[in-house]
Amino acid sequence: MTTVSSGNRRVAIIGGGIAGIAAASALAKYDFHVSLYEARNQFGGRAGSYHDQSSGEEIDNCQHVNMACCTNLKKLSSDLGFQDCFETEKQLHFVAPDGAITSFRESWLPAPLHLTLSFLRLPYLSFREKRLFGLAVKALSRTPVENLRGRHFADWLREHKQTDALIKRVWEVVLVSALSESLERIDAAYAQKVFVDGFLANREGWRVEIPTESLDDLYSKRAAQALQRAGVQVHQEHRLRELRCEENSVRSAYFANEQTAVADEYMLAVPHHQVPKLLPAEFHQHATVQAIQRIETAPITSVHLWLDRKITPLPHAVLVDRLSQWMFARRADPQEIKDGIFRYQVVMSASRSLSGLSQEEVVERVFNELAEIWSDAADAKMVHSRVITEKRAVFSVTPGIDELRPQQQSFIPNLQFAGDWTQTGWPATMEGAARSGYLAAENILRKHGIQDSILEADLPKARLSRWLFGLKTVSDYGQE
Ligand SMILES: Cc1cc2nc3c(=O)[nH]c(=O)nc-3n(C[C@H](O)[C@H](O)[C@H](O)COP(=O)(O)OP(=O)(O)OC[C@H]3O[C@@H](n4cnc5c(N)ncnc54)[C@H](O)[C@@H]3O)c2cc1C
Repeated sequence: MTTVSSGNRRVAIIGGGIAGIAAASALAKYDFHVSLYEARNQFGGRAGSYHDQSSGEEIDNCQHVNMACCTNLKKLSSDLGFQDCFETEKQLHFVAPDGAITSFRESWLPAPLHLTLSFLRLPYLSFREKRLFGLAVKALSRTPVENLRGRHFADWLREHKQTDALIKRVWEVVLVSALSESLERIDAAYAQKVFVDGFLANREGWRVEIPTESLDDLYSKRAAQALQRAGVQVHQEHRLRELRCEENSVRSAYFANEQTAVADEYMLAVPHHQVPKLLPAEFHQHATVQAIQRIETAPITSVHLWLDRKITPLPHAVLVDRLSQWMFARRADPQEIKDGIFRYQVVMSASRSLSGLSQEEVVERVFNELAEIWSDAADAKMVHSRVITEKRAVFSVTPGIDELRPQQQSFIPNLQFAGDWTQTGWPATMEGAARSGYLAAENILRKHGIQDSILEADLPKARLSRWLFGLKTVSDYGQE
């Protein structure tokens, strides 16, 4: 690691989500004077928890999971000291439309064939459909990304003769939860990314990692402690009102509590829809700001259920061709053992179809689906329920999205943008957020003559995957 000389190295990062935390953690290693300002009284942003008054419990706004291909999120967890707070699921349990459960796991075959045997065993697809799917995956991964960017993925699927059953039971199941968007609205380049990075490039990429502690414990409490230990000044309840600029340079950050921060470098790590109002009016017509305003969003709904019995021994289930997409059993904790209440969470991404329903109706529909699958659920008494819909959960990976996402280096020389919505090549994920923070931090290092790379490399691409699917060893973002 290179040490920078003193002077000109005060950095003010605004927004304490994963992007801001990643940037702060990276820069603190280089002796920058880093201050992190967060509007709320907790860090973590969208990866956060709520206090549920009825149960008196902290519950995550939504179960957050990541795949093992998320190398930068892993690096961040390790830097913050909680890399051990995740369980890796080496098999996924799929519930077919008729309720039959199939476990999906790796075989001894090398990538990209490691999941083929499990796929061939799926009972709810015909052999012809499995073949059609295999051909489509091959075509998708071999198509140069430039030929996919800007295309509607639903059109691509129809061109590649995918049946309604395949679309509903495979493509939707994987992509709607990975990209949090409906197939009709997905840019084909992002569908390719999910399949290549998650399922084809490396045999570990697809493994799902689930936190064993609440999001608040990880990305707020533990993150704040680790950053403070590293010398970062952390400030909660500091809502930025505006950045004040002179001569095309940010001079100060002015907060709603009337405090002002002065730094040499500034980073806006807030959600994209907050950005325009925090910039001086003179920049509102700038092409980048106009583009940011055209980025669309998608909702995610999670239904939290407190039941009087265990409904399944499975820790999670992927529900195929139903309203409910994923079911997670909350990890056993002392509280659960004491009160005999079992906690489940059902997640529905791109949940626009629920907008006309009351919370009671959403709970009823979800609960009925669980009861159709598990007889113990049908007999269970619901002690409590809570529905949380994040209306702007993620930015939508609509066709053409890459033209709207800005680089981390903004049009103001001493201002970086960070956040999952900036140019990272990744969809709206914690991994994308961590990458954006690291890329923004790298830009600041470069200005100080430090060429170190902060971004973690992708998982290596298996030899057979490169040969069969023409995968490059170097990604579009230049990493091995
Ligand atoms: C319901 C839901 C489920 C999800 N599930 C997953 C999942 O399973 N896996 C996955 O990888 N990703 C998931 N995501 C996406 C993931 O949470 C986000 O991509 C990631 O957390 C974004 O981090 P960020 O730092 O870019 O932005 P944010 O988390 O939005 O952080 C921005 C921060 O800026 C703060 N802020 C805003 N305005 C100001 C201001 N004026 N002054 C100071 N601070 C301000 C906010 O309070 C916030 O803390 C999910 C998101 C949601 C909402």
